[in-house]
Amino acid sequence: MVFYPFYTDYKNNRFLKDGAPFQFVSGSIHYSRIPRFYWKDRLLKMHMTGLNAIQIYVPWNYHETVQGVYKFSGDQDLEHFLDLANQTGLLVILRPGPYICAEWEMGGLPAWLLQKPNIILRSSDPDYLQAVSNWLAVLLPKIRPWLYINGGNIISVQVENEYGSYFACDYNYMRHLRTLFRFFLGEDVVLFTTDGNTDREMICGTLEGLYATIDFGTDTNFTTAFSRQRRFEPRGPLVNSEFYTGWLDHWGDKHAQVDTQKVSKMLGDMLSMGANVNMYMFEGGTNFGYWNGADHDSRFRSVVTSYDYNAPLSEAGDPTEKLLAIRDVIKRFFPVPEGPMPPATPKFGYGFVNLQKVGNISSLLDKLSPQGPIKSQHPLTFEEIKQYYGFVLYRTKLPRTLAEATPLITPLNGVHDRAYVSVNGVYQGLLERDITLVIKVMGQAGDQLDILVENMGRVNFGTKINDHKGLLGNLILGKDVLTDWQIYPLDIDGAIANGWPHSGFKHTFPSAKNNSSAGPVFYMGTLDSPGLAWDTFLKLRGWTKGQVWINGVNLGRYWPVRGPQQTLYIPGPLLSASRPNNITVLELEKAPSETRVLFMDRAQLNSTNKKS
Ligand SMILES: CCCC/N=C1\SC[C@@H]2[C@H](O)[C@H](O)[C@@H](O)CN12
Repeated sequence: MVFYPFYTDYKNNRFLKDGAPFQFVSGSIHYSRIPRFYWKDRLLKMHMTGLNAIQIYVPWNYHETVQGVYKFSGDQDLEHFLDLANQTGLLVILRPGPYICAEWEMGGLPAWLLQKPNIILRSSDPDYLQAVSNWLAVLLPKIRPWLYINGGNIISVQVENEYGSYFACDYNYMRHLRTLFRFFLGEDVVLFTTDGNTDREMICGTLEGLYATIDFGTDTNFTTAFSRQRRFEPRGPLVNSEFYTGWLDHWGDKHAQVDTQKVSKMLGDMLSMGANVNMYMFEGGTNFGYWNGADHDSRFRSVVTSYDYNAPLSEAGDPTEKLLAIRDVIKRFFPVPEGPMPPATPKFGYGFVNLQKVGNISSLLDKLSPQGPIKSQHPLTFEEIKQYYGFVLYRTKLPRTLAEATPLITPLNGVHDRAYVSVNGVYQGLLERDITLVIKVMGQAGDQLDILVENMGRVNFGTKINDHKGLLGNLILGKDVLTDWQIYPLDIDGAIANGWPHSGFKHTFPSAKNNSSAGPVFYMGTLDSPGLAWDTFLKLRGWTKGQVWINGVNLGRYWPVRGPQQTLYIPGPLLSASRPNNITVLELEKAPSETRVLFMDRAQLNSTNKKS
């Protein structure tokens, strides 16, 4: 009898690995949400929990942020991550998409796809399929040597992601993907799909030749769910590809928590019936930079910076009670490695650091937009000017004197996502997608109208993933359509990575009349460590909303007035134990009178109280 290294034994409803029955107990971990230096730490804790596999996504936009420019080194070094997993005795369930959802920016799809007007994402749209084929022709050959059947540790590969939940239900698209995956990975690797627990999802998301699996959490009757899987796979192993151990947070939500007892009880029940289970998430990590996604059901809701997910390993990689309970369950079915669970990494509260004003964006354009503005009669989107993330400044002149407060309107809800409005550097207020479509401004004819637009993360699920950013249409001021725009792409991250504002720049804060603490203003400071570089958590009590960089690394967004997240996680190795640590804050709305921040030794992720 020929033993394939890893395959689906339909006769006995199980997987076989090296000829022996195999049941996976796996956990999701996202390497794109954990700095490289902590990958081994997290993987070792997952191994010590008794997991025999991990499940990972490959975010296309993380590796091809700019079309045709591929990144597979440093924090993008996928093969190094696979190797560390292999060294740690962990098999891998790979989910390369090309769409991945994951509360990740545009579900992992690169924003440059939107430069094709009216492209139909996740379909057999020729422009989309061409881009997908080009990407997979780069990625999948890198994956092939890592397949278990070729001596590596990847036991199975998912095609697309919950495709059945998408409106298109385009079988030709899924057939195209199946052809590409088979062409590059061979005929013997186990390919599968994952869909939600409804008939429509399983009908539109599954395809012959791809093993159909299902996902559900503790609020679902697992017998019912697995019987639905059986209707699509009458033979073969039972698989829950995403057993939700927790859930995600949007800004303004109450912090999501899933009961440990429910998780461990249902895990035990599923394992005892021989099902294969992957826990989503096991280690969530952080949406550093601008990588968070968003949802758009009744309205646009951006996902917070922390992807703690109330998971068994915390955002900072600390083992939780939930992990210990899960390990106790796993012990009933599998051998769990002997020895202690690796401890939480040390945390330190460095205390308060005072910050000083650097300047508002309109006074710093020489640094932040050195190539100068793009001139256009009407506003252009982020994608049209080929800037995909972060912030763009839109500038024009008031066409007439506004002796009284006059409405500034986005008639088609065209601000994506937040616009901070100033006249001659004086902050007037903000327009917010789906929430605030008009504000009032005043000024003289010819005054400078500055509108800073923030991309809060592209929608990652549902019909609105074609999520263009910027000013998507004209703005109307009183009875005038505003025209003659100067549009400044802002490379804030590039300027900060090159040392601004800490090294060598003279800070010229504009005249006193602009010395308001309202509106988009940069602040800077330095943290002097007492000789250690330990994990810490940054709390911006009294600040409103903005972005933080430390030693040139973009830590993500803060928004304490919305919550529930109140602190930003700072991995210790980003800090220097001996040199000053450069802090840069972009406060978008209003800073406190005392402009200081606090480095704490613990996270605060569950407080929507503005005073917290
Ligand atoms: C009711 C909406 C279901 C959308 N699916 C979700 S929300 C959290 C998780 C992650 O996004 C994951 O990437 C999805 O596959 C499944 N899922």
